[in-house]
Amino acid sequence: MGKILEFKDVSLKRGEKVILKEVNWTIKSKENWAILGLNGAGKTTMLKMIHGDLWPSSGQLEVLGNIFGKSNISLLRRKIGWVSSALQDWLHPGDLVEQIVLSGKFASIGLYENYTVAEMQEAKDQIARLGGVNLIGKTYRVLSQGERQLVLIARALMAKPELLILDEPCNGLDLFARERLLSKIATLASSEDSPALLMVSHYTEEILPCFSKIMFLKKGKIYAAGQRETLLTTEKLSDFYEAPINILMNESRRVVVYPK
Ligand SMILES: Nc1ncnc2c1ncn2[C@@H]1O[C@H](COP(=O)(O)OP(=O)(O)OP(=O)(O)O)[C@@H](O)[C@H]1O
Repeated sequence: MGKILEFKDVSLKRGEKVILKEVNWTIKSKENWAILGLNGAGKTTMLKMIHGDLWPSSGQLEVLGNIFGKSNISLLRRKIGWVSSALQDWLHPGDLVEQIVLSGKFASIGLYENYTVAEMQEAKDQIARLGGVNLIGKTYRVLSQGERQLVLIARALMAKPELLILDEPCNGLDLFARERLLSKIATLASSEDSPALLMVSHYTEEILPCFSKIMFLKKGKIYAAGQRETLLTTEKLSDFYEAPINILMNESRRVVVYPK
């Protein structure tokens, strides 16, 4: 089985501060991972490294066959989709949904490239495939937070990425919008041509079974990494958080109760 990325003894320092410490981690093809970690654990730093925005101070990082320092980072970035609410600040709120989705094909903000009728149709098909056909023709400005996240996912998929990073995709969503978005993510994950998914979340209930692998990141170090079923337990999470939590579970979901 091929691999999507591999961290080998990767550390990142800023002055005296060690932000990531000797990280060893591999994502294999067809694996979907979720990362859990408290504020300041180093999650965003890891994502930025994967995207080539930050380089290791030591160790080696390979992403989609590219070893950092030895390959063209801008070509690599085109193979990585990135969905985060921070991206929303960069978009032009007056653009139409389909224009924003299409801009993902050109890795641009705003639609300045010449495009064909077929490419515009592809953008509309992409948002429709995610269940957002009703959004076509609307301006981004009027969309709800959940609809915006869906548009960002469709935009990222236009570049046919091999890896899709979902950075706290459910931020700011109400209960039902969150469920709708999660079910779209699960449908994407089950499709044949899905990219590998890497999601950061603060809430275990958002880690659906399609995220069969989980990493716990704590103070810049990997505390545990492995199967979802093994790690999302009361015992493992109490150790990780150093707090008396309890996990409620049904067939597919795990919810933390604190204090228990
Ligand atoms: N350029 C920098 N210089 C010094 N410290 C930094 C720098 N960038 C990040 N840090 C520190 O590294 C730690 C990890 O930050 P990071 O943003 O990766 O955490 P996070 O897990 O994404 O947190 P959150 O859940 O709050 O988004 C934090 O303590 C942060 O203050």
